[in-house]
Amino acid sequence: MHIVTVAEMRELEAQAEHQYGLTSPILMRHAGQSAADIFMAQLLPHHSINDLEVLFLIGPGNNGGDGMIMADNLARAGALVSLYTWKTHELTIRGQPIAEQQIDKELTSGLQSADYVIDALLGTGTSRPLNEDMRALLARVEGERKQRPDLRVVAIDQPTGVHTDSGEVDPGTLRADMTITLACPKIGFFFFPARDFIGELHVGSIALPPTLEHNLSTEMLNTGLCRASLPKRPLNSNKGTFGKVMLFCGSQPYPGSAYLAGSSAARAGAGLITLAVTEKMLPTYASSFHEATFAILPEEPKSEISRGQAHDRAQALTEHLPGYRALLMGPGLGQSPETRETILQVLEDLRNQPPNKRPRLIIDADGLNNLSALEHWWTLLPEGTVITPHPGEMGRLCDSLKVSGGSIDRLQLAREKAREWNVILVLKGACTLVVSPLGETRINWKANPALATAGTGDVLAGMIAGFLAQGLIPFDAASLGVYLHSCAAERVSSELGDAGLLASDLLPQIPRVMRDILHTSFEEGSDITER
Ligand SMILES: NC(=O)C1=CN([C@@H]2O[C@H](COP(=O)(O)OP(=O)(O)OC[C@H]3O[C@@H](n4cnc5c(N)ncnc54)[C@H](OP(=O)(O)O)[C@@H]3O)[C@@H](O)[C@H]2O)[C@@H](O)CC1
Ligand SMILES: [K+]
Repeated sequence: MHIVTVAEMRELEAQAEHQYGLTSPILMRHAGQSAADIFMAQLLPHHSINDLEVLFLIGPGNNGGDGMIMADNLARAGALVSLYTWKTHELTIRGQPIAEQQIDKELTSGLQSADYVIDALLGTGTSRPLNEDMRALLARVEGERKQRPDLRVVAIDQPTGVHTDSGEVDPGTLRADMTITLACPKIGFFFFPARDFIGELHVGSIALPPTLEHNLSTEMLNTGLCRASLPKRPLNSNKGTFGKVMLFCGSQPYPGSAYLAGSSAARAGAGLITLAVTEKMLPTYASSFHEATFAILPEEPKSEISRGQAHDRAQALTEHLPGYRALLMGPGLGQSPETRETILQVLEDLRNQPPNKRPRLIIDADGLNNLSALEHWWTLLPEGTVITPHPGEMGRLCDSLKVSGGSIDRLQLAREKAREWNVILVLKGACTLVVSPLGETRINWKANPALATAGTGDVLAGMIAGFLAQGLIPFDAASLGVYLHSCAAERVSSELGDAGLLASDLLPQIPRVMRDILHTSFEEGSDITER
């Protein structure tokens, strides 16, 4: 499912008319019908469309037009529909026009009895800040909702006041419980503050022929996309079928990282996991991770950094690599000069191997922190490397730039840097971005505060390594990792809530979300999300 800017949406509509004769009224008819269908399918269990009181706020453009068609559909299905037309200040209740002098009073009582308010005031044609009159109308709805939290607000195409290209919001914007966006999600929805105003996101169809979307390069991570790239599990398989992962992760102060990343690679379906560890650390891992195998590295020297010893460690690691399809470097490694030197040696060895012989590389956490201390570090990476910085790590990789966890400037930065660095860049944040060097972009909708806890990044890096080992191309492995990681978190937080998740709670959920994705039915046109 593509994500669009306003200009891209307009171009799609223009081409729909030009190439297929799908005029605006035709598209709008589909839009209103589809919004009504989604609305009815998503009614709360204790609601029935019969006698449901629905108040539509109708704006002056096509967004209002969508609302009118949706209203007509709901009325025919049995809902009790009222329409308030903002520009002309007209009100009809169940088809009956209300006399001018009664309108204010009737609007108040309509609001007080409404089960739902439908925001069809403004859509992608919003061209300026909301005027006071419209803000006042939205504030009346908000005032009613404060008194009556069960009043639900559904936005058509977008909540009025959201700037769909920038993710900014007007101060008068009314937070939606659900947004039924039309044709494609709009780019600003995935960035803050707008992300907080969307509620559950559903995507309605306006019957655009899919061929019109071939120029678009920004996609929403969803079940359909990820199902298509989930590795197949043929009956006639053995552990070699699903690839081996080597992890150069963990150190004495941070042993958990290697355990979490290795376990998640296994949970993502990789055939064999090997941890590259020193003899001293071996008992720690061997007692907690029974399924892993180990590559033993020479101890890190206590005192001065020695190139020779770093070389020995790197060599011990790379000698084990033939036959491995993925190498994860970084989580928990620490930032000693010796570790940095070892990483550089390993990178050099990888670059010297032919691309089809070397494992796919993913670098996370301290792997990135070590690199960020070096000039032009990206020239050291083999082709096709995946990097997974959080905003702090991204900032260090960009010469101490302040990188946002949520606002839209991170999108442009990620695209610029994925191209400049020639990497598959996973820029973590509330809505994580996955960007290829060519600028193809996938964005995760599923923000989840439960994931804001130590170790969840190690689990993500391990999952991506696990998918690389199963032969996925790096862009797909990174996308699948990001999406399934958030699905796993959703499963945990559906039980625990928003706080208290342990990174290790994610591990047993990973196979379950893969099973769900394969076996639950999914309609491309209507991706349902929880928040
Ligand atoms: N076109 C299609 O094929 C399809 C379109 N679809 C639907 O149409 C929507 C886009 O429609 P749209 O372009 O008519 O824009 P929309 O947001 O409804 O309103 C524009 C009007 O609002 C006015 N206005 C602007 N800002 C304002 C403000 N701050 N405060 C007050 N007024 C303001 C502006 O006035 P003006 O700037 O001209 O003075 C103009 O009159 C899209 O979101 C989707 O829902 C779908 O059905 C699919 C097919
Ligand atoms: K709207």
